[in-house]
Order: sequence, then C-alpha cells, then structure tokens
Amino acid sequence: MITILRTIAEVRAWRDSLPSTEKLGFVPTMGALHAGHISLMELARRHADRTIASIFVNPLQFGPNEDLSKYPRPIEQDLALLEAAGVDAVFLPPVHELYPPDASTFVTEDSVSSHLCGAVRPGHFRGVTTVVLKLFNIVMPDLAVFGQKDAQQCVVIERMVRDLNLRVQILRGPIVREADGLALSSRNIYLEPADRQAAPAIFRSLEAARKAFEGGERDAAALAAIGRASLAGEPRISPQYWEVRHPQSLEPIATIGAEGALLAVAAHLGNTRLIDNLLLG
Ligand SMILES: Nc1ncnc2c1ncn2[C@@H]1O[C@H](COP(=O)(O)OP(=O)(O)OP(=O)(O)O)[C@@H](O)[C@H]1O
Ligand SMILES: CC(C)(CO)[C@@H](O)C(=O)[O-]
Ligand code: BAL
Repeated sequence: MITILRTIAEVRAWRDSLPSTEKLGFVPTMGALHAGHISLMELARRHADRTIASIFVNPLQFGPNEDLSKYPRPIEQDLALLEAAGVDAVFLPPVHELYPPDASTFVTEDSVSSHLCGAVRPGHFRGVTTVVLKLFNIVMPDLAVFGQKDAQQCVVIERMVRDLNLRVQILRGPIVREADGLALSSRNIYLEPADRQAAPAIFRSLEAARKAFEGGERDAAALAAIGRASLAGEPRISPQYWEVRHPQSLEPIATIGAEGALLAVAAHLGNTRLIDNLLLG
C-alpha cells in the first residue's frame, strides 16, 4: 500500500524511518497524473531504493488570470496510478501546510527564469523555485526527477540546485507523447475536440525545424522561421513564442554550435496554453 502523508511532520517521520543506506527518489507533481508522470516515477524507481511523489497545485506559480481554480484534481485516480507504479509514499499537503498566511520568504532565480515562459508568466518561476526548495527541505531526497516537457523548469531547478549548493541530484525524464506527437499534459483535457485534433501541429513544427537542422541548417533565425511557418499553417493555434535558445543559458543564439540548442514553443488553443520543446545536438 502506498503511504499517504499530509503534513510536514508526517513526511519527516516517514523519512526518518528509512534506513540511512537507502537512496530516496522524489517526483514533485501537480497531480492529474498521466503516462508522462508515471515515466518519471519509473525513472526515480530505477535510480533509488524508495520513491516518494508529491501532489500539490501550487497557488504561488499561477498568475491571477490563470487556471488555478479549474486545474484538474482527480485525487483518487492519481493515488491508484501511483500505487500501481510502485511508488512508496505520496505527500498531499493542503495549501496552509506549505504557506502560512504571513509567509514572506521566497526563492528567486534571476537569469534563466527571465526568458521564454518567465517572460509571459511573471512570478511563475518564483513560485516554482520557492515550492520546490520547500519540498526538497521537507522530503530531503537524494535525487529528484523532472520532465523535459517543462524544459525551462529543468534549467531553472538545476541552476537553483547549483547556486544554493543543494545536496540533491536532478534527473530529467524524456517527453512522453501521444501517438500523434502531442506531448502529454494535464492541460490537454481542456482541449475542445477540434483543438485536440489541431494540437499535434506544435510537435510537427518542432520536427520541421529538426529536419532542417539534420539537413545542415545551423542558422537559428532560419530554423525559427521554418518552425513558425509550419505552425502558421494551423489557424486554431496562436503561438505565444517559438524560439531557438542556448540549452543552458536560454539566451537567444545566432548559430547552433557544439552545445546544441533548445527549440521551445508555447501556444494557445482556445483558452488552453500548451508548451513543447525539442533539444538539438
Ligand atoms: N509528457 C510528459 N513527459 C514527461 N514528463 C512530463 C510530461 N508532462 C509533464 N511532465 C513532468 O511531470 C512533472 C509534473 O508536471 P505537472 O504536474 O505540471 O504536469 P503537466 O502535465 O506538465 O501539467 P501542465 O498541464 O500543468 O503543464 C514535471 O516535471 C513535468 O515536466
Ligand atoms: C515542479 C512542480 C511540481 C512545482 O509545483 C510543477 O511546476 C510541475 O508540476 O511541473
Ligand atoms: N508543469 C508546469 C506547471 C505549470 O504550468 O504551472
């Protein structure tokens, strides 16, 4: 049976009960679990002796006009999926357990957070770094797993771990996709049928740029133009950004060199905002 932990004290007692020789793997999530999340649980299980997940829809990373209140919360189904995946424990804190009403200490990463999603979701990564550091301090994992689907989030967390000397190893899990290429996301359930049909055009636009890269194109502006033109063919999709960036600094680049590049897209389909990306080189 999976152990359900709702308070910080319960997590600490569970953590303290583990043999000190055992390695603990941690997978933070916002729930509404799908096969992408489960692949991260499996990755954690392969690299650790015990695995703990968290499910917490973190209010601090949602903007005032975002989908915090309607974010899906199918908790019984999530627990069944975690149990079936062989996860040992799950932390399900209520909001007041993590955020006292007068909380006044927050974590801000000032460089890689400012690009891409950070530029269009002000305060989002401050919410992510704050909650992830808090979760790390509560769970004290040896390793933590994040999905490449949220590529910028991976870069931000890796930077925080480096800059703050956190003793946790970060692993990235590859993007799990539907058969038609759409990256799995908890937000896909918001899509109207016609938007769901249109959505794989996002991945196709990344693939179009990858094909050009494999054909020898190294000019970042040319690759971005190919990706944007491909996406422009799908009228139901309104791109927010389609960028070619340095994979670690997330700064714009002119030419793709030995370090490769991150192709990153965010787009709206109706009221639903989806992101996707692809690493080159
Ligand atoms: N398709 C996927 N493949 C691999 N990992 C994923 C995938 N989707 C999400 N993840 C990862 O799961 C972790 C928890 O993410 P989260 O709970 O926000 O799910 P999500 O499906 O990305 O939801 P959202 O729709 O809010 O973006 C993150 O590390 C995220 O990168
Ligand atoms: C890492 C995370 C669980 C922090 O709330 C969230 O941003 C997510 O689900 O990717
Ligand atoms: N996986 C990203 C969480 C968010 O969009 O808030």
